[in-house]
Amino acid sequence: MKIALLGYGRMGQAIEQIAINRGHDIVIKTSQDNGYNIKDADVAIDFSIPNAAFNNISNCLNNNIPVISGTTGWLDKYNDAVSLCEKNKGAFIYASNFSLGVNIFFELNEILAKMMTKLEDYKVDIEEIHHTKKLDAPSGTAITLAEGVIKNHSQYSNWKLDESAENTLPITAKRIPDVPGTHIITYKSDIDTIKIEHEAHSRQGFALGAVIAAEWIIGKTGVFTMKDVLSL
Ligand SMILES: NC(=O)C1=CN([C@@H]2O[C@H](COP(=O)(O)OP(=O)(O)OC[C@H]3O[C@@H](n4cnc5c(N)ncnc54)[C@H](O)[C@@H]3O)[C@@H](O)[C@H]2O)C=CC1
Ligand SMILES: O=C(O)C1=N[C@H](C(=O)O)C[C@H](O)C1
Repeated sequence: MKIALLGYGRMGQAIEQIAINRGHDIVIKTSQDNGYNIKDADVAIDFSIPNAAFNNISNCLNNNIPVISGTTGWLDKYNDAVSLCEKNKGAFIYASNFSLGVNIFFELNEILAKMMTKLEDYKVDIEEIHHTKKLDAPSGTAITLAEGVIKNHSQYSNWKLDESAENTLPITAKRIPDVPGTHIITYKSDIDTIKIEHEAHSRQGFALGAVIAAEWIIGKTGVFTMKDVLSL
């Protein structure tokens, strides 16, 4: 499979290693939005920056190249990407987190929220910890987790960063050098605390998941999620 890496930073480089080990060719690796022909690739993987992701994805969809995006912080334009994909009969996957472990954690989070919804004495909060080079806060993963709680728990209807109020699920974002990504969901009452936590030990899980998604999307048409890829 001929892969274009749109964004050749920490994640682009981790994906390159895994893709080569799985027998793929990297035909484009770029940290710019021009100077290459996307049609040289069978599939594109975008791990760039919030301001660039939508243009990169649009360029792929306008040239009929299936595209995987892991870039976070651009989701105000997600519905436009979905519409463009549908209009062009293209193929597109966005995931806030491509690791298998986190996608299992997403499911666990929803089950726990369902179990806790009637237990009014427990208050929920989400904490995410990432390296100091991260551009966005809260993390895309923390937003997906918050949406998973809100969908399943009657006490919460929205989330806010660093703010706790009635019906609002608070998210705290910490930045500590070299942390690849940790997410903790806490249910706390006067009596006890229940916590679930996912801690990434490296970027390998994110990168492997992105390559698996790229392998999976070839030949398909539509807008998909990692739940489709992993059959969860
Ligand atoms: N969904 C997931 O599983 C994961 C998502 N991420 C997200 O992926 C993104 C990238 O993360 P990192 O690789 O750690 O960041 P990074 O800062 O190391 O790499 C981003 C690269 O994109 C480049 N870039 C800037 N403008 C560009 C453009 N127009 N086209 C292509 N590339 C451009 C930058 O120069 C940089 O080299 C972030 O949004 C991060 O939150 C990170 C890890 C896992
Ligand atoms: O920027 C990162 O590094 C990460 N970003 C993603 C996010 O915002 O959730 C996924 C992962 O936690 C690492």
